[in-house]
Amino acid sequence: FCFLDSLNGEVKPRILLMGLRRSGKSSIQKVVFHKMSPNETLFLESTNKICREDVSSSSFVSFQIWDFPGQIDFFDPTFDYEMIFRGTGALIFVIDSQDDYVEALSRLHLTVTRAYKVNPDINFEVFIHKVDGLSDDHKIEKQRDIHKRANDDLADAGLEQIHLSFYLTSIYDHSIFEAFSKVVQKLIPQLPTLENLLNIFISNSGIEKAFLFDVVSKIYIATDSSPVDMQTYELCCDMIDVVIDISCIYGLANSEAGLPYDKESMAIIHLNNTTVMYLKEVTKFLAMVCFLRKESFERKGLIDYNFHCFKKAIQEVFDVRIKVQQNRKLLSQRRWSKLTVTNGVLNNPH
Ligand SMILES: Nc1nc2c(ncn2[C@@H]2O[C@H](COP(=O)(O)OP(=O)(O)OP(=O)(O)O)[C@@H](O)[C@H]2O)c(=O)[nH]1
Repeated sequence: FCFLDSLNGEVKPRILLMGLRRSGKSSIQKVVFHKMSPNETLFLESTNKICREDVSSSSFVSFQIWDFPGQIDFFDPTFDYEMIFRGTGALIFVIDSQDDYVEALSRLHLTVTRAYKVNPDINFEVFIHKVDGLSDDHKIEKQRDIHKRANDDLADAGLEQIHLSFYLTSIYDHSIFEAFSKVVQKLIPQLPTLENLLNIFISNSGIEKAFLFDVVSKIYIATDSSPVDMQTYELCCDMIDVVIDISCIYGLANSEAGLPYDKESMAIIHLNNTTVMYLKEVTKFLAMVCFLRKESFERKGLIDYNFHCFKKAIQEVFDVRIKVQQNRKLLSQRRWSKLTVTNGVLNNPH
C-alpha cells in the first residue's frame, strides 16, 4: 500500500477520502490538518476536482488525501481508478449520518468492491460522520444499522471477506482525531515496536499513560498498551494547542518564520487532581505527552534519563527504516541497469 516518492525515497502510505457530496470530506481535512475551526467549515465551497494534498512537509504522517468530488463515475474513461486504488493504503468513506444514507450505502458498496478487486490489501474505513446532532442511543442505533446493511450488501455479493471498520465521527469534538489516529496507526509498520518502547518507558518511570503525537495534526501515532480513554486524549490535544499557541505568540522572534516547535519544546501542567502532564519534543514532528501522579514526578531526573534513552531508540527505529528504503532503491537501480545491459543497451540510464 505504500508507494515510493521519487524525490526523497520516502515510503508514504496513501489515504483516500471519499463519500457523497456535502458529506463533510473537505471539512475533515481542513479541521484535522489545517487547524480550521469547525464553524468555519460552514462556508466551504463544494469541491469540483480531485485534490491531492500532500501533508508530508509539516507532519510526521506523510500521507496523501485524495478528496474526490461527491459523485465520481467509475465508467468515465478519463478516471484511472485502478492506478489510484493500487497505491492506496486506506480508503476512508464518509457517510453523513444526519442525512438519508441509502444512496451513500450503495455508493460505498460500489466503491469498496471496485477497490478490492484492484487492491485487496486496502483498509476500508467508514466514518459515520456528523454524529454531533445525535443522542448516544441514536448514534449506536445508526452505527448498528449502517454496519448491518453494508455487510449484508457485501454478503449478498459473495464478498464476506472484505472487512469494513466503522467509526462515529464529528468535527465538533475529538472523535475525528481519534478516528484518524486509528486509521493512520494501521499504516505504520513500526507500530508494535513503538508500543513496546512506550511500555518499557512508562513502566520504568512511574508514568501512567504516554502518547506519541504528531504535533501538527494531533493524531497520536502510538501509545502504550493500557486502554485509551477519550478524556485523556482530549486533554493531550488541549495541551498541544496551548503549547503551540503560546509558542506562536511569545516564542518566535518577529523575524523568525517556521514551526513554533523545536528541540527545546517542553511543558509541564499540574492538574488539580494531583495528576501531572508532561510534554517533550521527540523528533521534529513528534511529541511525547505523559500522564503521571504528582509523587512520581518527584523523580523527574529518572524520567528525563529514561526519556533520553527512549528518544535514542526511536531515532534508531526510524534510521533503520531510512536504510531499508535506501537499500531497496539501490537494489532496484542495480536490477534496472543489469536489465538494460542484458538487453544490449549500452547506455546506463543512471
Ligand atoms: N454538524 C456537522 N456538520 C458538519 C460536520 N462536518 C462537516 N459538516 C458540514 O457539512 C457541510 C459540507 O461539508 P464539506 O466539507 O464541504 O463536504 P464535502 O464532502 O467536502 O462536499 P463536496 O466538496 O461537495 O464533495 C459543511 O457545511 C460543513 O460545515 C460535522 O461533523 N458535523
